[in-house]
Amino acid sequence: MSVCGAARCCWIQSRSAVRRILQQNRTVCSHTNGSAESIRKKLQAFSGGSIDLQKQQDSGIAVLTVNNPARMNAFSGSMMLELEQRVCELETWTEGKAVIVQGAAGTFCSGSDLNAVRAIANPHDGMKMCEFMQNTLTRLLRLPLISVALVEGRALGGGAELTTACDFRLMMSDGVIQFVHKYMGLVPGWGGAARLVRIVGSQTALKLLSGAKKVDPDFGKQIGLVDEVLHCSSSEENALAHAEQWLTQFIKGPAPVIQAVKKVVVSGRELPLGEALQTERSVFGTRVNVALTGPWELPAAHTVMAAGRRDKLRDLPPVEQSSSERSGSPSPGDTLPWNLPKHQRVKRSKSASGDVLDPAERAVIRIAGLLSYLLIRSRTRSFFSPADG
Ligand SMILES: CC[C@H](C(=O)O)C(=O)SCCNC(=O)CCNC(=O)[C@H](O)C(C)(C)COP(=O)(O)OP(=O)(O)OC[C@H]1O[C@@H](n2cnc3c(N)ncnc32)[C@H](O)[C@@H]1OP(=O)(O)O
Repeated sequence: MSVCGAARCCWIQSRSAVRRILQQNRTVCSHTNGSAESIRKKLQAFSGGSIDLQKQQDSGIAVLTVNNPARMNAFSGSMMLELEQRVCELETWTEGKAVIVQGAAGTFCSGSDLNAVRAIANPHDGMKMCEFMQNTLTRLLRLPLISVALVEGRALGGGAELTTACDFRLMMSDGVIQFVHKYMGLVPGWGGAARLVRIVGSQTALKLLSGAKKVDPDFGKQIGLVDEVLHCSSSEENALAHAEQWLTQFIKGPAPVIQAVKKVVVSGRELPLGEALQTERSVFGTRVNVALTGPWELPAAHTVMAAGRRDKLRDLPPVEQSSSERSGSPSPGDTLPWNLPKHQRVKRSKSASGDVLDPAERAVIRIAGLLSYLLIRSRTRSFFSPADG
């Protein structure tokens, strides 16, 4: 097979893989093939630190913390495996609405643990480690949750790539995102380049990668890499509280609705239009029965209006139902359209072409005729009557 034929073949395979993953309700939480198992064993050998997950059932917000402060929250091998397990847990969190990714001890993440990188010095294992992290970060980005990277302190190398695997980036005033890979003669390997291009565009991405430019809050807002700058004291609780506060504007309502919204956005972002529309229809189909029966999460104004309308209806004297309303058929002679049952309304609209006038229309014409007769008669009399005086 020619090179381009092979490339085309693997492009088709990767597209169908994307389609399969997006259309699956659940993602397989652990790879089963041999090569994935072998890289797992290698990663497990580099232990240290942890990936902590707290799920708040009441708010639907989870907090995922990269926790290795002795190494500026660098990812050891075991932390890469833990990240995969945490993402897997979040993929099946039915009450979930959002996830905030943060670093411990006032800094975000300084990428791969350089000791591990040096130890995995051969290209094959390096590529397998990258493939493992690419898969995990792709699943993080595809979670049916609104994801936010809370960048406090430094997000360097793989840490910068981790921020691009979230829907939004909130930065504290001391935050810095920097793709430092170039200094090590490397390029991003965890999918950060591909995602960065989609966030800021190819030209800005090229500048950030080739120049290893430091992205501070103002520059980040300017290029669209930072969605919000949080001005608060840098205590961890405070930063987290601000991030949760920022999220509330997007996560009001039942978790299934928020998850459905994220699903259709992910398919719109990743699938060809035809398939994205098909995903949208099928997700809509899962929601339509709820939409008809509620409960709805109406914004306050609507709720007040709806409540007000309910109160007004409740305060009205009970409406005497006519026999026709009780029986559902109009009373004799009652031809006002809003009182007619649907089948009669439809029939009536066929006669609206003027072939047949129904009693209501005949009554209106009679009254109009009488009025115009009376008007003409009064004008005629005054015209022929002798002038006053
Ligand atoms: C695809 C991902 C990509 C890859 O795998 O190819 C990578 O992510 S490669 C890693 C890219 N990251 C870096 O190059 C950052 C390296 N670290 C630093 O530049 C500095 O440590 C910094 C700026 C994060 C903090 O500097 P500061 O002076 O404030 O503190 P120290 O440098 O003294 O660091 C404290 C302590 O942490 C250890 N450390 C920091 N970063 C790493 C790391 N990435 N891997 C392992 N260890 C790290 C540092 O060695 C110090 O430990 P100590 O025992 O006190 O020497």
